[in-house]
Amino acid sequence: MQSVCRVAVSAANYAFDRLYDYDIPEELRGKVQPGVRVIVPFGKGSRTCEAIVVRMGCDPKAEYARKSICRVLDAEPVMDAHLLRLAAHLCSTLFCTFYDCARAMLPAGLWFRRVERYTLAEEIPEAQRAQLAQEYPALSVFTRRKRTATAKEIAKKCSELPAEQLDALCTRGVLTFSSEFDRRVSDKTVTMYGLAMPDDEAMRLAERGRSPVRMEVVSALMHEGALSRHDLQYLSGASNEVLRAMVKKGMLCQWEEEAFRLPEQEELPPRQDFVLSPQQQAAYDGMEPLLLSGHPEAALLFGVTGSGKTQVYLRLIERTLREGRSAIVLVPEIGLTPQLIRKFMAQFGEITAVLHSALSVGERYDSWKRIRSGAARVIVGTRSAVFAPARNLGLLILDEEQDDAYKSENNPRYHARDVAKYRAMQENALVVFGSATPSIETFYGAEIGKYPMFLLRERYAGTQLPEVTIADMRGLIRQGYTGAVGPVLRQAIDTCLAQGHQCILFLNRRGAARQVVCTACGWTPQCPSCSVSMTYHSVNHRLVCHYCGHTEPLPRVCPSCGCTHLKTDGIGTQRLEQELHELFPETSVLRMDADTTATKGAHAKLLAQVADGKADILLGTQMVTKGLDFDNVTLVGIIDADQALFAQDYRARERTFSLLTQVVGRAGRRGIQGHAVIQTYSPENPVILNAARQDYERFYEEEIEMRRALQCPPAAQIVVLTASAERERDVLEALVAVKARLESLMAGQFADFCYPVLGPAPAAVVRVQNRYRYHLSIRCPEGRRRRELIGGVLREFAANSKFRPVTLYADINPMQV
Ligand SMILES: Nc1ncnc2c1ncn2[C@@H]1O[C@H](COP(=O)(O)OP(=O)(O)OP(=O)(O)O)[C@@H](O)[C@H]1O
Ligand SMILES: [Zn+2]
Repeated sequence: MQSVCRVAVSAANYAFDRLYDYDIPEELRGKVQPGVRVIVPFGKGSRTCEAIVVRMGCDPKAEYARKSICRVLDAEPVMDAHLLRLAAHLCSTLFCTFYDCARAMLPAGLWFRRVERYTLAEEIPEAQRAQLAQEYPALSVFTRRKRTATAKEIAKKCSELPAEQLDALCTRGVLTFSSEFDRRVSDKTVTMYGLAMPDDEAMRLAERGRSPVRMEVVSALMHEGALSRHDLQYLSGASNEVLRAMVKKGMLCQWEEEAFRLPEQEELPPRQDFVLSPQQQAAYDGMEPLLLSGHPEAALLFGVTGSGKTQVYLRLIERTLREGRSAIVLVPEIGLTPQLIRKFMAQFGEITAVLHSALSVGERYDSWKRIRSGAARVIVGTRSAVFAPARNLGLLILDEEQDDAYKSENNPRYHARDVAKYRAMQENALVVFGSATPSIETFYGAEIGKYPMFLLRERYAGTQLPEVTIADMRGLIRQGYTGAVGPVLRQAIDTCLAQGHQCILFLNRRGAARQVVCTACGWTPQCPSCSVSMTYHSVNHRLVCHYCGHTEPLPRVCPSCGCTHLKTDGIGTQRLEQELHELFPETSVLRMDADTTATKGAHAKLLAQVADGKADILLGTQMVTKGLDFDNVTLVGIIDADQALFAQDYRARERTFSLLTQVVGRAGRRGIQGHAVIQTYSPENPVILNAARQDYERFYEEEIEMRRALQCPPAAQIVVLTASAERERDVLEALVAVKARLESLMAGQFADFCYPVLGPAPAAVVRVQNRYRYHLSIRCPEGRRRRELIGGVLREFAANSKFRPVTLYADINPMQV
């Protein structure tokens, strides 16, 4: 039996991340195998930390004295050989640690957390503690009643962990130290608040204290009865301290509530037998041999909106199951596609597992275990479900494969599309990219013959694509139109409603109004910690920063000039809702945005109301653009198509085209001819024109030219190195040093891999949460040399104490440059 193994250690930072060899003590020999997690001593002080066994055996060249594994955490592996290899591949291509990948791949419920506790010795009386606290300020954390504190609490109170003091106190016997591993149980409950006294009494108390924030808290709770901490803070702007003080004063009571109930056992629609249309059948027939080939395969299913891509997926999955293999279906956002999920659940029943972030940690952990055991073989989920431990994986499907949600913006910064391709390659599976508007990268791949493309050119059952009208909004203000709904759209809504049909209106913003401007001096409110202006929300009359969540009340007068005419500029969903009520007083309007769907299940409820015909107009943000499939919706209105078009990055056109095509595609999906109105201030813009024609191929031709000219993906790959720190100067100095280092390496050792380094340039929003962000960018191809060069420079950086205040990371082809 093997007596040594190689592990990846959780405590290793990027500079020291590699496999380390450990001895396996006699009594643990049967239990240690690749993929199980263990506890090992690590680093100078040999503090214990978690690690994962990557392989058995050792590196014969290793020159350090091996330490021994302390404990084994798992009875069976949490990662199989495929997933271990995937993690190793990701950490080398994405420039992160092995553990960063492992954390992304495994469910949160699996993580153990080490809790270090210090306890005041029994025999130390209070007087002595107080006296010692003068010499050892760390002791002030303890009191007569509080005799135990975690290292985290102490670090928080003392602004950093006073390790020397604590060690000395332990040596003197004043404190005792203990360390144990707890199974993490976060996320399961939310803190709820209610008034602990009669309404009027609470209000009187708050008024007496002359505290506007407390009055806001009381009035919010008077309206709502009880609120979660998140909602209460959103409505009142109260900080944690305020709430705590109010609880202490007896004004509020606080309790914990289950954050999410078990997934609702709603009744599923009965399983439907369906026959594929000839074009669906042709697409299926093309892909079936790929599925059965036993080799890695990839295919693009390019089908117009409403062409019935879902039915093709269902058939492919059935076939996969018959082969005894499993399938993973990825969707951009579960919340947005409840209809799609129901179809899968109805078709495959209890062998379906759903994985997404709105499930509680426990629920996700349970799903994960069902998948690992092989009980669940159809996995539907969002981005991270691409890591599901599916048994004998045969098929991976990415629906709406162009969606930005498939790219992770946090470490590890992976793209689900690349991970899916890698898994397909390792496990001899088929990966299908489905979309009505494929990403330029994927379509390019099909064009150059990397993978076959299957077309669904027509909607199911011969339904026509909607007719699209472009409504030119220029000059309307001069004619006296001030609202968001122009005359063309208004006329179309009138007609649609008169015929008893429903319509969907799309507005790419949330909040009642976008921006506040002082009409006298031009002042706009800025977030105190980010370099962006704040947005006004009319439900709570507050300004909100959409980057960090900071909120404050809308001032009555302009803080800069004192004038009282603050204009709330622009249109948001709430303002539009009001306008619709005024224009169409008899009509029922439903609004769907981040605010009306904040509570669990709200989204599905709103959609059910539309399906039941209880709403005539559904108005909303992004959320109404995807996946919706309603019989009676014949009109789609796009309030402001230009919104995303002029963003400063190379994907803005693609995003706009895809968004417009998707929204337009919600109209007229059942026999009745649909209609769409696109309101725009740039009616001649080619992106808008192509979207109106729903001509993806023409859009693609123009866009790929542009990408070639700009040297952007897929014509070139972009590596972006982003640095951030509290002081702007630190960031710039660090990047200048990194740039110089890259350039000198490319002049010497990497002369074969020499590309221009651009920057430092400010990020789109320079300051977020008080940190400045700048980046360097390099257009260079993927490969071993790139991994060596970038990885090496990042490693040097992480090891250099001079740059400690600066964080630096690499992102490959980020969604926004
Ligand atoms: N073979 C079939 N038999 C019966 N109904 C079908 C069939 N194919 C498609 N449909 C119906 O046609 C409608 C559109 O199909 P689906 O939602 O799968 O389209 P889609 O290609 O995913 O569209 P989008 O990209 O717009 O979401 C659905 O209501 C679906 O039930
Ligand atoms: Zn902010």
